[in-house]
Amino acid sequence: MADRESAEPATDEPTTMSNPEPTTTAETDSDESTGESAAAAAADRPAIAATDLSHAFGDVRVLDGVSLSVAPGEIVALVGPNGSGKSTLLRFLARVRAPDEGTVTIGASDGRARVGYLPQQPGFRAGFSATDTLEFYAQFVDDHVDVADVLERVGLADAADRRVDALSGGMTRLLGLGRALVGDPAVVVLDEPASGLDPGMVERLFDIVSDLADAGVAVVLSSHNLGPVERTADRVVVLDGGRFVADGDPRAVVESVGAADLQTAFGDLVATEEVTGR
Ligand SMILES: Nc1ncnc2c1ncn2[C@@H]1O[C@H](COP(=O)(O)OP(=O)(O)OP(=O)(O)O)[C@@H](O)[C@H]1O
Repeated sequence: MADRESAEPATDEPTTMSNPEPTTTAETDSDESTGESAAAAAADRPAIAATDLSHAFGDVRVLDGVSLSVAPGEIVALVGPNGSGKSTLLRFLARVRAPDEGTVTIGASDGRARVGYLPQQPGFRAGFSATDTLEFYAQFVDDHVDVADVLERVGLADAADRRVDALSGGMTRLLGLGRALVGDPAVVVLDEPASGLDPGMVERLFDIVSDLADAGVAVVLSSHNLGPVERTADRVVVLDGGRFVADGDPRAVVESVGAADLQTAFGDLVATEEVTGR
């Protein structure tokens, strides 16, 4: 790579960030406890917990006191109509932006307090290759990063030397996913990771998500691909009107409204049929 300094990304949205706050839950739970009970408390601790988040953009109230706790190895899919606040909530979880009210605590039991974030529109500095780009981000984590392995995991091994401005829209998203995985984060927050991917890559994307969860990573993603969501997610959270209108195992959510599948249940659960104009 010619100049790492100038390879700074066009986007202002970071992908991984250390937890700037102490994991207060752990400190409280382990107070005067034995090593065994401290370990048990750590095992029960969520990888990420958002409590009573509320937010408004001017007069538009987007979130109204929502709370979400995600365990290590759990896949939570956030679904909702366009404009319902999914991206806003995910930005708060990734802590690239703070809500008006509420808290987000990140605290993996093994101390890997890092969040990987794929924004809805990942941006990269033109002129650099996919490998150069991930090597740039790899500088910011302590551990060695095998960039070739990351590219392989996200299906971009053959595009390793291609300039980022020559990648297709779907490939750019996959590179954004790769960027989110740099540094082995404990939590990954993925905003519409399947958007723009062909059907084969959608399946691959959800396989990657399953593999991450199997490795103990907590995954929170938004998606309009309700088929793969229903097959892959441990929990589906439906956001509408600033609140969660459903939260549970995909089958339970579907059965709660007597629907045949998540796609049909979605139509029954959300009040809005057009882009939210709140
Ligand atoms: N920076 C901002 N300034 C003002 N309004 C905003 C801003 N970001 C989002 N909004 C508004 O907040 C609401 C929620 O937007 P958000 O992008 O979170 O929705 P979403 O559920 O992710 O939508 P989509 O499915 O279309 O991506 C929308 O009404 C949007 O116009």
